[in-house]
Amino acid sequence: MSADLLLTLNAGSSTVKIGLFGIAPEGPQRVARGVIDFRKDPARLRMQEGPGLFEAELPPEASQDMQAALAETFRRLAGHADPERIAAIGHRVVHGGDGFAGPVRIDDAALEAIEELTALAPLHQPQSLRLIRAIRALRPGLAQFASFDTAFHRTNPELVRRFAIPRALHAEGVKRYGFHGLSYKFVSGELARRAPEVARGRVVIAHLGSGASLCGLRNGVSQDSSMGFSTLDGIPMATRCGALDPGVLLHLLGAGRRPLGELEDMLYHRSGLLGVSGLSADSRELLESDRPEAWEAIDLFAFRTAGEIGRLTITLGGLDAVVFTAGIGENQPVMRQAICERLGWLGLELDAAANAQNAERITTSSSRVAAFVIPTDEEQVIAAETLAILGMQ
Ligand SMILES: Nc1ncnc2c1ncn2[C@@H]1O[C@H](COP(=O)(O)OP(=O)(O)O)[C@@H](O)[C@H]1O
Ligand SMILES: CC(=O)OP(=O)(O)O
Ligand SMILES: [Mg+2]
Repeated sequence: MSADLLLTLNAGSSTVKIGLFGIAPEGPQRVARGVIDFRKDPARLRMQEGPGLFEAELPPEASQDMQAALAETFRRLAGHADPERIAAIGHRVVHGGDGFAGPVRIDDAALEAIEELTALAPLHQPQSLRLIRAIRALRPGLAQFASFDTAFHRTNPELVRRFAIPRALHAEGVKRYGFHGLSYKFVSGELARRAPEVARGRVVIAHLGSGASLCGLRNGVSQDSSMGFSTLDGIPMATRCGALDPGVLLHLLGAGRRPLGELEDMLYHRSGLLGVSGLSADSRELLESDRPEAWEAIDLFAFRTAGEIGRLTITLGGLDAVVFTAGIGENQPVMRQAICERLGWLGLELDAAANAQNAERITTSSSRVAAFVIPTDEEQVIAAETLAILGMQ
């Protein structure tokens, strides 16, 4: 039987998104998508293949044991596609540091280098490492590849990458990296296909999901991003704080007020929309709420996002278009409106009806700055990068 399929694994902090692609001369063709959700106990597997859908509770040990979760996933997939047909696995790895400028085949040296970056992405990197090791154990012969979130931002100028701290730290790697690069690569590619003249200009892409960041691009090339050294930086997120005065950390750590672990948990898991609202990390629930705290969280998210668009406009020397993507960016007209209303002075004029319908273009024809809604697909980029290394595309 020929190996004509490719599996992609996109490890988030609490879910693993699965993509199954056919290998075709014109590029990867998606045949199924799924998610392993570790927020549920026991963890759940959901797969969608065309119109068909199956949802399964994973065995209790899968919540703690990635190998058990993947073994069950492969077993369930077998009903749809013989696992022997899988030619390779492509992973999203959030942090590639300065070492990884593009996708790589994962050998022992690459695995070690990915592991060394764990401290820089404590929420994401360990999950990717668990996946890679579980597959090595389950299917030792299967080729594995890594696509990095940071690689897309390697084009950022040195000035953008530097913090105003002693230069020896910069040399040690304490610098701004930027994340969500696979999403930005996909969305900027789509913009170039749909509106090529706009894509050649100064564009801000707002990736607003559970994790959220923005990227400023000139002619499709990343110039700056709201996330810097870690995935905590930039705008507030579902449960992460976004940029914070470092004096707050000194205050909380000082005099042994808060242990480091508690602080880390607060900044990664108990802040952002959840922290400000005290109600939920899910923007849908907040937008349905009549509690003032819910709207305070929404207003703060919109205010900080618009502020970041302002900062990126300075980096880019002007602004031609804003593109909204990911869960909130693609599906929430109210949030987009709250952000866009703050951008009127830049010449952005929202088309309310188009915005309400999540249309592709949501600004009026006379708007000086255009705004678009373009769904992202990180797995498609992982699949394409994997095929490119395999020399199959
Ligand atoms: N279909 C939808 N309609 C409205 N809001 C959505 C929808 N899908 C996701 N969201 C919102 O997007 C956020 C999660 O973004 P998503 O990109 O799905 O997250 P993740 O980073 O986990 O992939 C949540 O705040 C959620 O409320
Ligand atoms: C980089 C990052 O924050 O990723 P995610 O949105 O998957 O949490
Ligand atoms: Mg995400």
